[in-house]
Amino acid sequence: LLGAQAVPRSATGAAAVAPLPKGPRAMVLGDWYRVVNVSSPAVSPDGKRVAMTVTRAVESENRRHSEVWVVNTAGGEPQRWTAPSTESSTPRWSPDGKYLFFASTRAGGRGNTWAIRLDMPSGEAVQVPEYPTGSMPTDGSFAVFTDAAVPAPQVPSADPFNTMPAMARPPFDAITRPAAAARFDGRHVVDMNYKNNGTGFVPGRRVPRTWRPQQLFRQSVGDTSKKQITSTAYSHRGAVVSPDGKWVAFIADARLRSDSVADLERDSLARLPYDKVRDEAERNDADIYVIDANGGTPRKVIDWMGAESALTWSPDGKSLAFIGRPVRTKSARIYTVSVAGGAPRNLLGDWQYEPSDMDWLSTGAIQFTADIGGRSALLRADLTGKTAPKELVGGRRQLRGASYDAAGKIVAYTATSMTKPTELFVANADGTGERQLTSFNKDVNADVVWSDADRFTYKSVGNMEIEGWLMKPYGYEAGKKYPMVIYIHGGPHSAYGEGWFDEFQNLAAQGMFVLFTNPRGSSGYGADFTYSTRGRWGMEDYDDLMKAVDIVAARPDVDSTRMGATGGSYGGFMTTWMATKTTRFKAIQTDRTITDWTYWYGASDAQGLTEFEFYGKPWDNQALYDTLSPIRYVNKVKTPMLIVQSEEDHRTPMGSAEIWFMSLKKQGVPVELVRYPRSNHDLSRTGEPWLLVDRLGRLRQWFSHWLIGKN
Ligand SMILES: CSCC[C@H](NC=O)C(=O)N[C@@H](C)C(=O)N[C@@H](CO)C(=O)O
Repeated sequence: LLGAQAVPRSATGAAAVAPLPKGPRAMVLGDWYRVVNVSSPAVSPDGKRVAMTVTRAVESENRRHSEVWVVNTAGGEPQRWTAPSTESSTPRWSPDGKYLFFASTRAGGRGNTWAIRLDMPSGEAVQVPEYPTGSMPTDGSFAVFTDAAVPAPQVPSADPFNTMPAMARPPFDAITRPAAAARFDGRHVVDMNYKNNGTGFVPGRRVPRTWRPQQLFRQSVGDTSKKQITSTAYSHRGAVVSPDGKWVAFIADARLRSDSVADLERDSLARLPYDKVRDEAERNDADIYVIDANGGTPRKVIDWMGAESALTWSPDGKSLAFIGRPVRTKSARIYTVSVAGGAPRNLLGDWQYEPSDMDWLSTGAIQFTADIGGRSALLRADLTGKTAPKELVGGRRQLRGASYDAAGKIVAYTATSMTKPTELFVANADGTGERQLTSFNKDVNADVVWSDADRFTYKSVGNMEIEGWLMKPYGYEAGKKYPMVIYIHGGPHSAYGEGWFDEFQNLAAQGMFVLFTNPRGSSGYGADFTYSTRGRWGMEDYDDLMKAVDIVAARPDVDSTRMGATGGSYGGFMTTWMATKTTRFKAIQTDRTITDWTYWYGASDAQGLTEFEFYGKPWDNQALYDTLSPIRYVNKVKTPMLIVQSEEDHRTPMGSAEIWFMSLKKQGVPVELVRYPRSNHDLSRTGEPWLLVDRLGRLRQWFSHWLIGKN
C-alpha cells in the first residue's frame, strides 16, 4: 500500500509512534488514532448478547482494523470474538442460535461469510455452506435469496488481449486496437461509466451486452443444494419470506418487463433533452408482488406510483410494510398494505421527517430510526397513521443501526453526541431502561477535553428556519475574543449534527470557535427543505450560511476580523463561491472542490446530481451551469486559500482544484494546493490514516497562521 521509502520506519519495520501527554488537555493530532468506532450492532435472538463491529486505527501500520466483539445485554466487559490478525465485521446471529456469522476476507474459504460456532465453540472461524444466507421464516428452516441464474459471459481464454492490464484491453464495441498488446498499458474507454469514486477505473465490457436477471432461490438449513424458484427476464429485488414460510414478497418492474427492455428504455430517455413535463412526471418503475415460496405465478399486491424499498412482513403474515417515496422531491413514508391488496396506509401522514430504516417487531409494533434535523431518534409508528410517531429514544445525539431480539423486547443501537465518540447502548424496545454497554473510548475521553457546541436556530430568507451549532474553543474564557471558522457540509443533501466529529474537534482544539449549520438543501428536515435549492445553488443556501456568520460575528466573544471558512465537495463549491462574493473571511480552505460545473459534469462519476439539480445536462441549461460556476468570478477572489484534493477523486476530480490554484497564483492571491496520493473523494473519512491526519494538521496550520498568527 505504501512505498517503504516514503515513510519513516523503525528498525522493526513499523513506523514509530510518539507517546501522547496525559490529559485533561486539548486534542492533539495523535488522538485521532485512539478513537474507536462501534457499528453494526446485532442482538442475539434470545436477547442476551449483542455483537458489533469495532474499528480502530493501527497507527504504526497506517491502516484501520475491524473485529467482531460481543457483550452481554446484562452488562460486563465486552469480548473480542474474532482474530486480531484478520478483518471481520457486520455480525449477525443465526435464528437457531447456533452460529454468529460475520463478513471476513480471510484466506482459505469461498466467499466472505464466516461463522463462529456457538453450540460447540472451537476458537476457529468456519464456513457453513449448509447454512444459507437470506430471508428466513420464523422457524428458521430455510432461506430465500436472489442471485443470477446464468453465469457471466466469459472472454475466450485464447483472446490475444488477455495478457494486457484490464483497462488497456480493447472493449467489445471498440473500433481501435493496440498496435501490439505488449506495448500499450493505457486506458481504452468506450462506455460512460468507466470510473467510479470508490473502485477507481472500471475496465470496459469485452463481451456483448447481456442481462442476468436476479432470480429467487431457496436453500434449506442443513442442505447445500439451492433450488431456483423463478426463471424470468425481470429481476426480483428485496425478497422477504413470510413468517409461515409459505410466500415470498419482492419488488420488481411495475409491468414485469424484462431487465433489458427497462434498461434500454432508461438509456434512451436519458439521452433526450430535459423536458419539464416528462422529467418531472410521477413514475411507477416498481411494484410489490408475492409468489408461492415454491414458485409459480406472482401476484401484484399493489400498483403504487413511486419507489418502494425495505419490504417487511407483519408478524401475522397478513400485511406488508414498505418505505415508499412517491417522487424524488417528496418525503419517504412508511406504508402498510394488506397482502390481499387494497390501498396502502401512510403511517407517517405529513410528519416532517423521513424514516431511515424500519422493523416490524414480533410484538406488532413498527419501529424505525429517523434524522430529526441534526439529531436522530428511535421512533414507533402509529399503525392507524392517525397520529405522529412516538419518539422512544432521542435527545441531543445520533442513534444508528437499531437491532432487536426475536421477541421484540430489547433494542441495541450505537449512539454518539457532540463530546462522545460512538458507543453501544441497549434499552427495552419501548425505549425505557437504557444502558451504555461499551466504553471503548474511555481512555481518550479521559485525556482529551472534547469541545461542546451550543445549538441554535434562526430565521433566514423566506422565513425558513435553519439549525446551527457553535462549538466553543478549547480553553474558552469568558471576556476573551476568539477567531471563528465556519464548516460547510457536502452533498448538498447531507447534514451536520449532534455527533462527535474529528474535524470540528481538530479546529476547536486550536482555540477557534467552529460554526456549522444545515442550510436549505440539507437532508434531515424533509424533502421540501432538501430540494428547495434546486436550480438555485449558491443563492438562498449562501444567505443561510452568511446569516449564521452574521449572528455569530455579533457575539462579544467572537473576533469578526478573524473568521475563516472551510468545506468539502458541495461545501468545496460553496467555499470557492464565498471567496468570489465576500472578503469577510481572512482565510478559506476548500476541500474536494468544484469550481466549474461543466467541467465537473464531464469529469465526475455522478452526473445524475446536476442533471436533476440543474434541470438537465450542460447543453440543456448552459446558462445555469455557467452562472453557478465560481470560476466565472475568480477575478474577484482576494482571500488566501488552501486547496486540498485527492489524486483519485472521481467524484470531484482534480481539474477544479488545478484551475482554481492557477487562477489565484496568476492573480497573486496566497494559495497552496495539497494533492493526496492513493486517495479518493473520501480521504477525510476513510482515507489512509496518516494522510487523513496530515490533512487535519494542514487545516490546523492554515487557520492558525491566518487567524491566530501562529503555526
Ligand atoms: C446522483 S449523484 C449523488 C452525488 C452525491 N450527492 C449527495 O447528496 C455527491 O457525491 N455529491 C457530492 C458533490 C458531495 O457534495 N458529496 C458530499 C456528500 O457525500 C461530500 O461530503 O463529499
